[in-house]
Amino acid sequence: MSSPPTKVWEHPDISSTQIESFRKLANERHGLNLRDYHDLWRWSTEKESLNDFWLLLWEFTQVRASVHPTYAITASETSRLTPTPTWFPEARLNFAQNILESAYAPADHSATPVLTAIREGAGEIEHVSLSQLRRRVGRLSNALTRAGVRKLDRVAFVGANSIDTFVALLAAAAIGATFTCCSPEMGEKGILDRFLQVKPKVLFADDWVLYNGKRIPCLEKAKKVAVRLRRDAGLQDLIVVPRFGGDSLNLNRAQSDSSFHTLDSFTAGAPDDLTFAQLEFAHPLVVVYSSGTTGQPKCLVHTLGGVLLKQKVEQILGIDMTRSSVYLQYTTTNWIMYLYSVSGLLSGARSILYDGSPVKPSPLILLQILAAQRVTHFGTSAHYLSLLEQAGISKRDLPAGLDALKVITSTGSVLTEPQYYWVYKTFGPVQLSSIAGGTDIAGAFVHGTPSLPIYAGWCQARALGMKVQIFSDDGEPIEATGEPGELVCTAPFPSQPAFFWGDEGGKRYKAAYFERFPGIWHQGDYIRMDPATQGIAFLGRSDGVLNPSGVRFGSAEIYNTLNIFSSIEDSLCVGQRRPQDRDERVLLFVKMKPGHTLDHKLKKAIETRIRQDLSPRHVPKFIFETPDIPITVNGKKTELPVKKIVSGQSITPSSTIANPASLKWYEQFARLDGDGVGGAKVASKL
Ligand SMILES: CC(=O)CC(=O)SCCNC(=O)CCNC(=O)[C@H](O)C(C)(C)COP(=O)(O)OP(=O)(O)OC[C@H]1O[C@@H](n2cnc3c(N)ncnc32)[C@H](O)[C@@H]1OP(=O)(O)O
Repeated sequence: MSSPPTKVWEHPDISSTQIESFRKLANERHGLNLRDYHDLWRWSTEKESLNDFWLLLWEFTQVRASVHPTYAITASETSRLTPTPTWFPEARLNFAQNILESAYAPADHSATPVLTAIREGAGEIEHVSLSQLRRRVGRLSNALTRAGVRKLDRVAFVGANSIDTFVALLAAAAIGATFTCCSPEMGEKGILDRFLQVKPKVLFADDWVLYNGKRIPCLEKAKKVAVRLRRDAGLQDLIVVPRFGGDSLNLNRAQSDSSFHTLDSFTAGAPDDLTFAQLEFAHPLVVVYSSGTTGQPKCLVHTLGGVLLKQKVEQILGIDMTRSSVYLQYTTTNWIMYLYSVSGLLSGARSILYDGSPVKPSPLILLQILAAQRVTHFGTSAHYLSLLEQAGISKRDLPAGLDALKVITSTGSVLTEPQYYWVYKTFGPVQLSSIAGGTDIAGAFVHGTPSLPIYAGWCQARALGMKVQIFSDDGEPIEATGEPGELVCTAPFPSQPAFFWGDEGGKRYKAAYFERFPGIWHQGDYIRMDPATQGIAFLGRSDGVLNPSGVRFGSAEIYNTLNIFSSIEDSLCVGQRRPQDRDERVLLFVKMKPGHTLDHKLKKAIETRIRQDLSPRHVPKFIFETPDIPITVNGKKTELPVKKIVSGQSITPSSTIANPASLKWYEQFARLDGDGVGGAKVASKL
């Protein structure tokens, strides 16, 4: 990308946007002369003005609180990210109250829908008004209290992106319990690897899921998970949520156990009045999960204030969401984008919860929903946009009614330069913001803004309040040079995780982000900045984390699943994305014990095991037998050099690799085609 970036969009009237009002207010209030987004970004991230920025944001976005703060952070804490600084220590507030009693809420609480749930295929649509939502959250929060759930207890859910999951999150938040969830396609082991660590007091679970036109039963899995959690983690109740109405035969049978409820039996007789516990800013709102190349998934605890402010700044200032916006973020409950979907109401927008495949029964289905619901803000992924393009969708195929669309945000993986041209040719002038960040920060490091133009192939800007810099391998800031390097964050921000659940002494937290460059947040993304526009390009993960179709997970989960195969000595799982590939695919290499080979039967058994234990999305694209796995002199297997080699990059093996000769064998996989056939040696293995 050496030629100057091509401008593809700019806002027709920047003066009408909320970020402009905010910039003017900052100037007025603090006697400043911030002229544009870049000035505002600098002010929002410098240690002298961090406090002023976040405090003004609190006021501007009308945070609802019983005790409002007089400051955001003390001067002595503005220069460090670890241990996590204390933000807004005086404030007392509640996340659910900020959603259900938002200053931006529609005036008519009983008639205007604030939430809409749509099932795959658009067959079933349910609208909920604010009054209805309050009653449902009130009833469930009272039922939880009646069941003995208290502040800081964990409430877990294995469920789809539905109104019931949404209500459970808010009900837990209302009483100060901490919510955590997994999507129903996740396998029993994947769920247990997470929930056994956080020890929920109650577990909600959908009984069925509909995806790709298939109805898949989930009740048996939920019961097995509950039995194990009850035995080993103190689970009290299992509450089954019937997804297709009524009590199925299964539910009635299972109800003979008094700790087994349906949602109706659990809430029966509970009053629907609402009280909101007034909590500290740093109170744990949710636990989310991130897996790496070793160990169990990490349990990241996000605070109520951190999620609240991060979502507000992105939605209100980043993409100009207002009370008249309609927001659909395509997500499962496994991804951090689920928090975006929930948070749509914080800016007064109506949020649409879509549950199912976005491309079944037809690639146009989601676009038809956007048109019918007059969606203004659509959150999606580079992978989805690529599926539409591959399906040959063009402007003339679009359903009427898409003219309400103002913003498309894309995440998960890199939105390529040609994709920008395709989106503009197809959808016309929208703010197409490629955003990137993650589970780690409950939001984005790099975000959109109506204040700046969009250039094809470039994310618009570093997000307000996030002091993103680019470091060379030696830890020197190099963003001004245009050279690629590591994404780091050098100033504290409120949506840092408070801690990792069960991580006594914070060792895992520190190892996850603060060891590569001591004391500096290191994200594991390789990026570069265009010095002229300050746009950011993402070049891929700089660690071994996998990201097929924009769904990010760690190879450790695959390794843990393979433990049961006694004929396998070791394995290595890497992502492959060569310059010509639209998407990353996962390659699994297994080293067999002497006297064993990887045959078709074992391959199928591995695939089935991964599918059942983790999810269908975790199944590798290809599995190969390898003669050797590169390891470091400390005996740790090392993914990164293999990932680079199979992605077509040439590397100089580091001196820390004990068996560098093993790397040569992997070079043939850079020629692997779509059917798994590459060079002669690969073909002979199949
Ligand atoms: C700010 C940030 O930086 C935050 C982030 O990045 S958060 C991460 C964001 N990530 C994304 O948005 C991911 C984007 N990707 C997608 O949405 C999906 O890839 C896609 C829906 C567009 C297309 O999906 P796909 O990969 O082609 O296939 P998909 O439909 O998901 O299915 C894969 C398999 O999982 C199964 N599956 C998926 N969901 C399921 C469910 N709920 N129940 C049961 N099975 C399910 C499917 O049936 C399928 O199984 P088979 O292999 O047996 O057919």
